[in-house]
Amino acid sequence: MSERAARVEQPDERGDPLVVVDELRSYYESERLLGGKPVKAVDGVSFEIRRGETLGIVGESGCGKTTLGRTLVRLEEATDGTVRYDGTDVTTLSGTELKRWRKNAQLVFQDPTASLNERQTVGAVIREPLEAHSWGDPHSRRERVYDLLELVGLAPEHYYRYPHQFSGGQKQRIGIARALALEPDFLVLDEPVSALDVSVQAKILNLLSDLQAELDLTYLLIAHDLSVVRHVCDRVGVMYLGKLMELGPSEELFSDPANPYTQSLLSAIPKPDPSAPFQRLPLRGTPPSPRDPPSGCVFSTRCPLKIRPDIEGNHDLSRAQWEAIDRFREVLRERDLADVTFVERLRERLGLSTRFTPIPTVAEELLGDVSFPDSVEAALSRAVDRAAEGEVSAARAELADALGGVCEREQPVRHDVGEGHSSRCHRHLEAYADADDVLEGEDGVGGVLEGL
Ligand SMILES: Nc1ncnc2c1ncn2[C@@H]1O[C@H](COP(=O)(O)OP(=O)(O)OP(=O)(O)O)[C@@H](O)[C@H]1O
Repeated sequence: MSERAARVEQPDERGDPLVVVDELRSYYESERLLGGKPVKAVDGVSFEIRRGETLGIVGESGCGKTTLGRTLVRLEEATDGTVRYDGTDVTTLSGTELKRWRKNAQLVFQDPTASLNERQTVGAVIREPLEAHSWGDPHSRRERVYDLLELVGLAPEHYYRYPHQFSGGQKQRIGIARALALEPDFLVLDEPVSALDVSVQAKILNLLSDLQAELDLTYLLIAHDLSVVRHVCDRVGVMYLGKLMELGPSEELFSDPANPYTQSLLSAIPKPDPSAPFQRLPLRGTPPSPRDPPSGCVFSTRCPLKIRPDIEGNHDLSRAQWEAIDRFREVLRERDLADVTFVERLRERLGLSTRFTPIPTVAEELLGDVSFPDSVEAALSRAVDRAAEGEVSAARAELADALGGVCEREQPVRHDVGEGHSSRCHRHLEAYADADDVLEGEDGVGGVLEGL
């Protein structure tokens, strides 16, 4: 949480990497009932955190922020990839080595009330990690707890009180004291202020900033409140569906976001910076399931700047027409994932009522008022027919073949878009620099494309 101005002027004084994350994956296995597909909570994420810096991680609910933080401190097991801490890959540590390493990396939880044992005194709560690691003798542990209470702005008499006697902000101070007990170098702060009143949030953020300077701490700060991240973090990573879409210096990322997802996320802030050079982009709908992420770019199903395929008829389509098609494809996607029983499929085939709106009705509502070039119309009606027969996956494949472009086919690689600033988007490729023809001039989107 150092001063940004100072950082920009003296880039060489930034610390060496303390945590280096390479192609990290963290999946949750599913029950067979749910199709057996794992939830890809973190899916190939790479970045580093320098000593003494605060790296922010933002993204919508469910994008994998908490899983990433928990995997970094080994509260979740990595499925693949490495997390190097001071040069050691900690994903493979076990036994005493793991226990010894755990002291270095701690987590501060979002909800201080839920994370504190109400039956223990504050002293016992903070002492717990010291006891678990056989730190010192009982006397020195007690002394250490008194020191920690003072460090986080609490008083010695709080030692024998119970968590319920404290306000939310004080409880978070207790949580921070506990996290600091074993003198870690690295803290994952998982939404540390989002459960607190706004007036208390600044105090806790100031405390964390002071502690960072005093104890030379390195932070990963997970937050959904973008203004917190902007003011507190040195660099920011933007996550979407388990992937890091953009990573860059805070101020640059907020004032000049390179990735359409970041732009959409910032556009969704009620009061965006009016002087921001980028255009507002709509952030429609909700993210798809991480159990079945889209092929190609994970943001492709919602991206307002999706590159359209260069095939006959497509160039005549307006943005509104593409949006109608996208909405219809989204319904097919959801229907494909829904738990449709055999009986429901049969009823659907026979034209009987089910708990789902029949696909032809959906198609009529979403596409009926829109006219399309012949080739597009033909692809759509083939897909409607197949979906109406219960072959939703085949209908989806049909439309992907006919109307999907590079964003649906290929995962974008990481592009450097500035110093220490990277973004994953096909739009950064020369080959797609002119791919804006279907969008240009509508809703100011052409202006955004120029900035990419
Ligand atoms: N223990 C678990 N078992 C199965 N799936 C899980 C588990 N924990 C999280 N998930 C799923 O993993 C995905 C990522 O969740 P995660 O909590 O990491 O996201 P998040 O960005 O922190 O969300 P939020 O801001 O809502 O906390 C979500 O789809 C979530 O439902």
